[in-house]
Amino acid sequence: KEKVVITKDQQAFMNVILDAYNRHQIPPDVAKKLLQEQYSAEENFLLLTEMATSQVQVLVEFTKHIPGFLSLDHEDQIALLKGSAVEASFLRSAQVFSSKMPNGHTEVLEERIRKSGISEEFMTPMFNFYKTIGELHMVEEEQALLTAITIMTPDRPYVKDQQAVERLQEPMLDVLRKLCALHHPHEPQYFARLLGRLTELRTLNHYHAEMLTSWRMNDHKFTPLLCEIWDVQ
Ligand SMILES: O=C(NC1CCCCC1)[C@H](C1CCCCC1)n1c(-c2ccc(-c3nnn[nH]3)cc2)nc2ccccc21
Repeated sequence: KEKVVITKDQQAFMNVILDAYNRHQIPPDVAKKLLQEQYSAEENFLLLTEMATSQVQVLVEFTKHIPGFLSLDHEDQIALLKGSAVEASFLRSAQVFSSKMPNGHTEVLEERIRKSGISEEFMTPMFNFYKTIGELHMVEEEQALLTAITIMTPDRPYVKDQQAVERLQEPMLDVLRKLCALHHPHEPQYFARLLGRLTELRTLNHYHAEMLTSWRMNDHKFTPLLCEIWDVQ
């Protein structure tokens, strides 16, 4: 059983990503707002678009700190952000959902989300994803790296130089694999389970456009930024 060693360079690389991830978190706590009271579908949809808009802005700031991202072709930078924004927001939602809350609060939050206005058919895949992310008990380094790896996915639509993106994603996968071995020594399959969540994320990505239009209300309004990123309106 070889000893897992994270090199000094990998430690420094990891700190850059973790520091950027921690500095770029959404200010208003959506969970706290949701636990306060039940809102109407219209109010919830507005809350979602506000949260998603600020999350995209935060995601751009975080991405700029991923080593090598700014040296990519500019159009590829946009393609990576556009291609990963929905997945990053579901990953963030999952982390919010599975964050430690006082007893019974997670159940109230789940109830509020179930009644928020999203149509029933998407509840199962969405909560399956949230619960399987929660069961992983990721440390914050793993959360930060998983988000960075999701952004740095070479096969997004319209990416021209996929090799350049692979070269940036590989060192992050190497560090993540070592971190998983270090933080979860008794779960040799943990790294594979973590990457399996990225596959699950892609299916949520696939549902997203349908989910948006299925909210039980008419006249879904979006911000200009979300029109760009979500390909709506
Ligand atoms: O605000 C939210 N998510 C933000 C969290 C931070 C990153 C950016 C997204 C929404 C709440 C909105 C108000 C009504 C309840 C859900 N949210 C979601 C979520 C996400 C997408 C759709 C959806 N619908 N159509 N397309 N995407 C629906 C719900 N899951 C969450 C789990 C924990 C906490 C909040 C959660």
